[in-house]
Amino acid sequence: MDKSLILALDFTDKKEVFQFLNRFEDEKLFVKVGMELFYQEGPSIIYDLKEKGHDIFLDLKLHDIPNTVKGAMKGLARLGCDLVNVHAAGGKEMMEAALEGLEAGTPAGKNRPSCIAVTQLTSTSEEQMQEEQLIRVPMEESVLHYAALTKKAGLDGVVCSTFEAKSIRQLLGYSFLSVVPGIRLQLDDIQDQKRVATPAYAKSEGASAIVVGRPITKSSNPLEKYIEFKQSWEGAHQ
Ligand SMILES: O=C(O)c1cc(=O)[nH]c(=O)n1[C@@H]1O[C@H](COP(=O)(O)O)[C@@H](O)[C@H]1O
Repeated sequence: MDKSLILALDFTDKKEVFQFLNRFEDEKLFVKVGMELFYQEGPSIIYDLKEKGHDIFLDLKLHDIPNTVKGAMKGLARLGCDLVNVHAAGGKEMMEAALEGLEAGTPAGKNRPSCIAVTQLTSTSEEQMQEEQLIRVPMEESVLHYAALTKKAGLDGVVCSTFEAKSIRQLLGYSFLSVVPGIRLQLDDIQDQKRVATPAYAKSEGASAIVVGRPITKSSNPLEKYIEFKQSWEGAHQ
């Protein structure tokens, strides 16, 4: 991936987003638009961010019957985002339909957005997964199972935690993306995240990219904090 620190713009509206981004001046970022922002602002937020030259991960985590996901992805492909996602728990047929939709919706001469699948949310602990989802295997086994299924469906990679990134790379190869949220510096509050690591550790475990939100967006000095995260990531080896 070109830029490997993805900044989660979990804001309520466009005004807040652009006030926040003003601090970064002309830097071209890789930003993530999630449900909170997209459900308020709709496609126009994607067009506006694109116009400023940012790369965009549209994180709507689709999970529905294959036909519905295919139709939704066809529309999302037309927006011009770079990366989209689904839940791997929707199954192989649903993930294949997502790709078909993306291919059908991508305008001629443009690249299809990359598509990744969420394996187990980084806000889920192994204990919660076992008790609430009745998945009676270790977290790593569940994540690897979903990652292998995602690759079989032809998608480009997964969302996982730092703790599974190395095994995914060993099992599924270097070109299969592992996008890793749940990223914090040593003293940061982990909030609702459960499987958390530093940027440097995520990189050393083989993550392709990291996703960071609140530690930067809620900081009193977002630009300084962004640079700290970037330095931690860039200073580590894979
Ligand atoms: O798909 C995601 O981006 C995602 C998957 C996951 O397992 N965990 C996770 O935290 N995310 C997203 O990554 C971002 C993390 O935000 P912070 O916890 O504020 O750094 C949020 O926007 C989440 O929606």
